[in-house]
Amino acid sequence: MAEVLRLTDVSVVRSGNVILDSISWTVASDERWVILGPNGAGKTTLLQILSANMHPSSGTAELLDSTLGRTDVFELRPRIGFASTALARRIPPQETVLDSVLTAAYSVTGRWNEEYETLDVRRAQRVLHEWKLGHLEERKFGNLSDGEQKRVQIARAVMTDPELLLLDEPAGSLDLGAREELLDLLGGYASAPEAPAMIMVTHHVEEIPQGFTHLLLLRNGKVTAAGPIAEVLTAESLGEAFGLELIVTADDGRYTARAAYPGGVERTPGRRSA
Ligand SMILES: Nc1ncnc2c1ncn2[C@@H]1O[C@H](COP(=O)(O)OP(=O)(O)OP(=O)(O)O)[C@@H](O)[C@H]1O
Repeated sequence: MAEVLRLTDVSVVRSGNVILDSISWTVASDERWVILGPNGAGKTTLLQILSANMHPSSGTAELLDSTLGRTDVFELRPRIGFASTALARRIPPQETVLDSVLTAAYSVTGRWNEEYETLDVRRAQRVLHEWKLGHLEERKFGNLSDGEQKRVQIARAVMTDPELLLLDEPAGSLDLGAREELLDLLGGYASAPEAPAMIMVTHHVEEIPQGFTHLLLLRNGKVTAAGPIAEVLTAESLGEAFGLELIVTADDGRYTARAAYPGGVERTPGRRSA
């Protein structure tokens, strides 16, 4: 399978803090990765590199067929779908659901004077239908529930048929029903052979959809484990990443984790200086 990304010794240093520390990692086009790690582990920073919004301080980041620092990021970014709450905040609340997705064709948020082809409109409608939003296309984005807004973010990210899809906490803040509905849709999408390579950041193993294949664990900017989920998602490796003794259970491709000794939480050590 083709490689969609290769990081070699990637580090990010900001204000003397090592935020990402010598990360080496490859992702193939048929892999669906989950990135898990505690608050401050460096997940958002890593997504900034993967979405070509940040360059490493050192090391090499190859995305699709380009190397960051030696390529025009404005050509690269449209090939990478990115769904995040931060991006969704830029969608005007008065925008219709259809336009919220359609405007991804021009990499803008907020419809202005752009001319969209019928082909684009049909594609946006098809994508909305796939993400169970077809009945809401005329509704205003700002009036949607959290679960619906999360699905619009993803629909927008897949509108341009990306080669790499990044999802930043897609199930964060959702209630149980909305979470399960989203995980079901994400799992179905991830299982389709024509789906792009996917990388999803989450804080919770309960939010890993079926159909995801690989897991990368981060702690203090370092990869503590990476590989197929069945091998990496153990109480030992998850416990090492979160600094806790854990009990992990797996059932039919879904996972749960809880502290082995509630209250006996080892605090994450302080960040190192560069
Ligand atoms: N520009 C910056 N200058 C200094 N420190 C920074 C900068 N950006 C991020 N950090 C620090 O780097 C660490 C990693 O941040 P990052 O947001 O990538 O972590 P995260 O894993 O996404 O955290 P969370 O799960 O809380 O969202 C944090 O301690 C953060 O305070």
